Amino acid sequence: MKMYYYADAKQALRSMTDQLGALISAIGEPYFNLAVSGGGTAKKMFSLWADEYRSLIDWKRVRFYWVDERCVSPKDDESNYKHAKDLFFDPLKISTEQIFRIHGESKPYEESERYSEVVRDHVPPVEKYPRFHSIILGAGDDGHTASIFPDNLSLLTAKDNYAVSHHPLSGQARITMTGPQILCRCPIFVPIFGEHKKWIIEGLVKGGEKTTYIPVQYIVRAAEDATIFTDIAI
Ligand SMILES: O=C1O[C@H](COP(=O)(O)O)[C@@H](O)[C@H](O)[C@H]1O
Repeated sequence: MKMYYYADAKQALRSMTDQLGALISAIGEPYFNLAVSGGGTAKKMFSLWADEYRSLIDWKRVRFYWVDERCVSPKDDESNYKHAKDLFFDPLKISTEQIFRIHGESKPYEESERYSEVVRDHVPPVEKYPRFHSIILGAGDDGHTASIFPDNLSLLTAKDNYAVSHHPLSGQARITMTGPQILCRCPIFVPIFGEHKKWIIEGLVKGGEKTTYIPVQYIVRAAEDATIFTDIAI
């Protein structure tokens, strides 16, 4: 695990995006398969990409997939896809052919199967799982990553690429990438911002017993190539 500290979230996201841009330029393949997350951190990231990275990255080569989605309509303010669309895809006129969204409006179990297949069809595998060129994760206030919450750690080792989960408080259904699919041997970027997430950064730095890991800690420690970008000094 690598961890880089910055004075604020914007500087951290710039550094992360510079690294992403370098990866996109470096691959000798026509498409760059990128899986993105949702939530407040992703909103900041998409705004920054639209404001500052419009012409700095060859976005035409990027295919966008999702790490997780809330089971709501794509027009709902809770939709992870909607944030990306409003803040980034629409302003940059990203072609719909590059966008592989999770259908939050469909029946959750059917959709997790359909989307697993979409990813298997488009993202070439390494061993058993499709290997994205990069995955951008987030870390929720409770230590969840993707939509793998601390009350459902079995998703960290579930066999399917994507599965259904539920938010522990609201019960909202989600579709989430599972642990083995996240750990598919690609570079993983994890932006984590705000003092309220200091306990997560502390946990990542200190380590501890595997049995007490929260989801984001489990993933970051198990990943071959995970980089944290943070504004949280410890
Ligand atoms: O629910 C979600 O939350 C996490 C973290 O979001 P943030 O608002 O704390 O930045 C996010 O990674 C995930 O994709 C999203 O569905």
